Amino acid sequence: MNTTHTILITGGSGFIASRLAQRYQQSGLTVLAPNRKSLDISDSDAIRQYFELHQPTLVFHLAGMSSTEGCEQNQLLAKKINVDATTEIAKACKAHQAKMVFFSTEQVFNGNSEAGPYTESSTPIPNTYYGTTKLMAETEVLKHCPTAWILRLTWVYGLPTKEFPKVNPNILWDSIVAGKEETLISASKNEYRGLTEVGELMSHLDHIETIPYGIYHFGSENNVSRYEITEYILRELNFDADNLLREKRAGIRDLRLSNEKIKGEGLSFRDSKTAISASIKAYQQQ
Ligand SMILES: NC(=O)C1=CN([C@@H]2O[C@H](COP(=O)(O)OP(=O)(O)OC[C@H]3O[C@@H](n4cnc5c(N)ncnc54)[C@H](OP(=O)(O)O)[C@@H]3O)[C@@H](O)[C@H]2O)C=CC1
Ligand SMILES: Cc1cn([C@H]2C[C@H](O)[C@@H](COP(=O)(O)OP(=O)(O)O[C@H]3O[C@@H](C)C(=O)[C@@H](O)[C@H]3O)O2)c(=O)[nH]c1=O
Repeated sequence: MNTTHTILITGGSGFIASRLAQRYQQSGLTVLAPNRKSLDISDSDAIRQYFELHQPTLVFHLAGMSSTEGCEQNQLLAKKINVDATTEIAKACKAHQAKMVFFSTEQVFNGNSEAGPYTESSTPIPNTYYGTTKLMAETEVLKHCPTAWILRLTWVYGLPTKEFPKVNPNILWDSIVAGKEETLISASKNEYRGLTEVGELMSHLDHIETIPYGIYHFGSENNVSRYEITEYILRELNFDADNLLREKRAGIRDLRLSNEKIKGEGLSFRDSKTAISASIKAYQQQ
């Protein structure tokens, strides 16, 4: 990472943003990571003033409404936060010659009927409002900011640490909790998507400036179902998978992303099982 940057990370208290801010602060970089109170991105004047005052040179735009259900229930707000605010940030980046990293999602493919893994050339067909807003935002970023990377993430997870004891719900942590508490966990044999460990995501973000601007599928590949992954996690932890795991009947949901394009730029993600085993080991050793 170029040490002369003034880095802005929006949504500073978020799961990924708070970890990224700490990572860069510890590396001695100049980092601004305003939470919603310090920079409410639904206020376009506030965005413009923030850029005027702080002159960021590299912006990781992570703030957003990230709950699929929340977006479905409050579509006006979802559009305001995920699309309109992203558009303002893209315009501000252009006005201040800042580079922008925008975080999109594999859910832009939630309505595609053909099987994954999808490439960056596949036409996305979102069928959730969350996915729709993210795809609209991608278009706005491409339109307004020529110096932008659009990264489609896939199911990012992390485990609690001393510094970050709270994690968003995720398949690994949810399985650990279910195993410890001996509660049943259900998972579909028809759901396929990559799982990306947050530390690996961040270490790849360090190299973002080495790759050309554009859209990238930025996450782990995974060719086994959510059921198989859950079973794998429970067995890795020596929990009783036969009794704890139930099959959830659900239609096919294939959100797998191909990461060939990013691999071509020298950044490769571990497959999901390998990363999960490493996370479990690190968690047990802390
Ligand atoms: N985690 C994942 O698996 C994936 C994440 N992404 C995207 O990556 C980004 C970060 O995800 P993640 O860290 O998991 O999500 P989080 O929900 O943890 O973080 C999003 C942050 O955005 C903040 N925010 C919401 N509205 C506003 C606002 N009006 N002004 C300022 N901040 C606001 C939230 O603040 P508050 O805490 O106050 O609510 C929250 O801290 C999101 O854009 C998400 O869509 C994409 C694909 C996968
Ligand atoms: C939308 C949807 C959800 N579900 C189920 C799966 C899961 O148990 C639950 C919630 O799934 P979701 O995919 O909506 O949400 P979630 O599992 O929390 O994951 C998402 O996190 C955010 C931040 C992202 O950006 C996404 O990329 C995605 O990884 O609903 C389906 O079975 N089919 C569907 O079409």
